[in-house]
Amino acid sequence: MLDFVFSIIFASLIYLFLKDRYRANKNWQQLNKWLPIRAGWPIIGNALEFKDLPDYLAKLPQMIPKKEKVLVLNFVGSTAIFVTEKEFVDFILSSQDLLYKSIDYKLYSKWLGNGLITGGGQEWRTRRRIINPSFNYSILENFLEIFDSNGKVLIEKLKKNPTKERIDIHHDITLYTLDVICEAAMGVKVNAQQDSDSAYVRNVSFLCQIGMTRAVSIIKNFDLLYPLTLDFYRELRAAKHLREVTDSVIKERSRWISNDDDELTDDCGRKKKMAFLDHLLKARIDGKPLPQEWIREEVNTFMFAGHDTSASAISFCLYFLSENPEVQKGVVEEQQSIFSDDIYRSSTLNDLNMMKYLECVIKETLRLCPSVPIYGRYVDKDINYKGNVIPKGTNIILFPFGMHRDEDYYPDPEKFDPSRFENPDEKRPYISFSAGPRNCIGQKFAWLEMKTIISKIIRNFELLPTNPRHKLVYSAETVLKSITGVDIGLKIRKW
Ligand code: HEM
Repeated sequence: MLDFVFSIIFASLIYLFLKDRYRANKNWQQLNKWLPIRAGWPIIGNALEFKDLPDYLAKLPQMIPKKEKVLVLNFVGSTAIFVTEKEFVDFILSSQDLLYKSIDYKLYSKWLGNGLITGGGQEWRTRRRIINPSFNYSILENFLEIFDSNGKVLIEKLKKNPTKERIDIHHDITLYTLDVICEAAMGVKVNAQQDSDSAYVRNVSFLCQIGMTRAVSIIKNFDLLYPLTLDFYRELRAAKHLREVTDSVIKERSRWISNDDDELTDDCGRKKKMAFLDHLLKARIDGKPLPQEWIREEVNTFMFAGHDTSASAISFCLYFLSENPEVQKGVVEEQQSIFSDDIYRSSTLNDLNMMKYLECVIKETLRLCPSVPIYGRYVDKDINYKGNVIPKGTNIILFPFGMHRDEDYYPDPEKFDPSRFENPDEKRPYISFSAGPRNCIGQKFAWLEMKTIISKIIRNFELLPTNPRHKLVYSAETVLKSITGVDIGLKIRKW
């Protein structure tokens, strides 16, 4: 009897495998009719060509044909179209039919569930509609105080550090952005800058990396084999811990929320700032509160999407400023014109809006170093593009890191040149925050945070190149990093 059951299971697995292979092969043939395809090995396809992370950021732009700017690759049976052609990218990002994420996003599902980043389809639409109003400027303005107070902690810390000729600024900035997002998303201070070794901080940083660790490991990538590794249990434990923390914060904050109460007060009767969580707790669908699971998943999604991304952008921006004294001079002059009466005061929303040159500098940073260097969509039904079919089951990969380095779009692409963005009428492809219905919901928040902290740092310190000069070596973890760190020199600025 047992033999019979095993035979049935085995036969079913073979059937599913062959069915999947048949579909993958059919998709492959269909795309071969109109798109350039890169030949690979049987079964594993092009997977071996991408086994080294830093390598693949450099390799991909060389593989994608310069003229067509499109390439089809195959990873163990899953077909992926890499697109850097402007019109095609616009079509994909603006499509209302391409709302699902590519298959690699499932690697984050233990922590993020069906939150905005990982979810798709109709449920995603409902969630996005409910969450959108929480990112209005009138609400975001309340967070300026959070950017500023945590910024003060960072400045004090940097002033204490005696080794300022070379400091890997990325580490300190990541702790700063983590403090900011915890306070903004949950209304809770985790004091990561003072206690970077707390279980909460360690677990967040582990879960931010686990997706990419799995993506490049043959064993960890397969759901059936993953439980044989230690990381599987570490991931379960970390996700459970963060779930418990988020749930207990949700419980505590729910007690303060009443439907018609806009201002909250703390135990001492002081006004409390509304966190993103509070807006979710107050939201209603057909008069009913959101399910607790949704609220937890969205809070965790903000934690994931909202700190590593900003930390990467801020750190690379400080690096480029340290390497380009002329650009730094321009930023300092702008700061002086805004803060001349009181150079160390906190930024207001009006000040931040006036930082136009700094905006160009950050845009240029995100052109060369898009925090999310690669992201994807899953085609859940056949799509027609200019009379050709993109078949169901295909993944479409957008690659801002490569697209923004294409000299047809950006002449002399490796040059750091913020003046590229001085003329707003000049429209060049720019997808650092994605675009269309699934664009970054947190971009206004990120802009305010980035400007606040870079402004504060530049008013307190001169940023200097290191000796010998530091070389960035880009690595596409989920968020763009440099495996050599982001080293700069710091000297107290004299005004
Ligand atoms: C410099 C900082 C940031 C950059 C460059 C950035 C970039 C992006 C990109 C490229 C996407 C699309 C990813 C994809 O299609 O898979 C995205 C989505 C998203 N981002 Fe950001 N992001 C930043 C900061 C933030 C912040 C601060 C938050 C939250 C406070 C945030 C929350 C989100 C969410 C929730 C999504 C998913 C939106 C959806 O699909 O509906 N991001 N971001």
